[in-house]
Amino acid sequence: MITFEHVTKTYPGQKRPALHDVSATIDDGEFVFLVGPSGSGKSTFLRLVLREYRATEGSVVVNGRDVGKLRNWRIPKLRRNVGIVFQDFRLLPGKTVSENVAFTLQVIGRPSRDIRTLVPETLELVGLADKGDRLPEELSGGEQQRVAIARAFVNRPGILLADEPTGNLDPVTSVGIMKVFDRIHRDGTTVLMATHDATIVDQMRRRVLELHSGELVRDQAQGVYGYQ
Ligand SMILES: Nc1ncnc2c1ncn2[C@@H]1O[C@H](COP(=O)(O)OP(=O)(O)OP(=O)(O)O)[C@@H](O)[C@H]1O
Repeated sequence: MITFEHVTKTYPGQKRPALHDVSATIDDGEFVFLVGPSGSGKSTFLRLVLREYRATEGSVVVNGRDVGKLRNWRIPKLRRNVGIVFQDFRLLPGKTVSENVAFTLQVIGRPSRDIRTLVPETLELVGLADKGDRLPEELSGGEQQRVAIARAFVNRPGILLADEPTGNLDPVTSVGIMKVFDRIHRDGTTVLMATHDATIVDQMRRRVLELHSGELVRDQAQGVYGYQ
């Protein structure tokens, strides 16, 4: 569960807050779109969940813990349970697809027998069972995004965040990527996705949180994109 209680975030040196008095609860297993114009605070919202930043006021509670109060040594444990996918994939260029996905598990010290089963299982889940030996540069944008999803999900986090995951992809490829997120969500994972992709939001009809200038202006079940 993710709970924002009266969260305000003002970046150092800025007068206007990036988020202002935002309160919302996202239950386990929900699929939520975060929409709003450029600069409205969507990425800031995601970064607060990951404790990349702390709220200036209010609290962000993730799985029962106030992440603003976490000691630094506990942050890796939080991030093990919160995967993230970005618009620009961010894969390691010199490593194969399998190595990119395995890397997440190696960093947290998972034994190699787990890695040997989890990596192919996860590549299969994202539709890349036969591409494990390729390098990222040998893949299409959509395939690279599937690798990034596999890397974020290989440790089976309870929460998967995505920051404009279809922003670099054409509409047909984007639909394929959304099917992967949908599959992961149907297996019980909470998905929170910031997006500018009106078509996808309107097609999927999930809960929509809309931000404008840092304020939460809409929280709609089975919502639509809803603004220009
Ligand atoms: N590290 C930072 N330092 C100072 N200001 C920042 C920082 N990061 C974001 N901001 C400001 O905070 C506000 C919200 O930015 P944020 O990136 O959260 O918006 P966004 O909705 O994700 O935008 P986009 O859709 O363009 O990605 C903007 O005014 C932005 O300029």
